[in-house]
Amino acid sequence: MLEVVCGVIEDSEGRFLACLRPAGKHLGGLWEFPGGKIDPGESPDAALVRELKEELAVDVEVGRALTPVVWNYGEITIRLQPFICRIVSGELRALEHEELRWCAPADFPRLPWADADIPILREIFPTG
Ligand SMILES: Nc1nc2c([nH]c(=O)n2[C@H]2C[C@H](O)[C@@H](COP(=O)(O)OP(=O)(O)OP(=O)(O)O)O2)c(=O)[nH]1
Repeated sequence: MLEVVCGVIEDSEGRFLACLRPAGKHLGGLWEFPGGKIDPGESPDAALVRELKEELAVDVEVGRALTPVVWNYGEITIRLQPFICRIVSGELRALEHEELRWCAPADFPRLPWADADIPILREIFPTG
């Protein structure tokens, strides 16, 4: 089982950050919450802070944990641990994604998401 952490980042206008995985990577061309694999011995919070700095060039404060999702993609099974978080410093840059997009809740279902993220979307936007 691959342990993965991701950040649900909200801005001051109530929009959330969606990130497009680049073509060529696993699940390329699908949208995700930014994050990545937890290193051995690393806490989920520390992994999230590290990954968001590497991928987006920002420092975040990690907040509330959402419900973890276990998803079997056939070739791999992941356990995805989502956390609400907030940018505390830095200017957003797409260092590893094809595109970054701030979305209103209504825009989320229109994007093609990685399958493991669908339960997370349902949890944060229950009516969507
Ligand atoms: N980061 C992230 N990965 C996700 C999400 N949903 C989902 O199915 N995944 C999958 C895609 C990958 O198979 C795995 C995480 O891999 P990753 O490529 O983001 O991890 P990483 O940055 O540490 O990887 P790498 O490029 O260093 O190899 O989890 C999500 O919302 N965020």
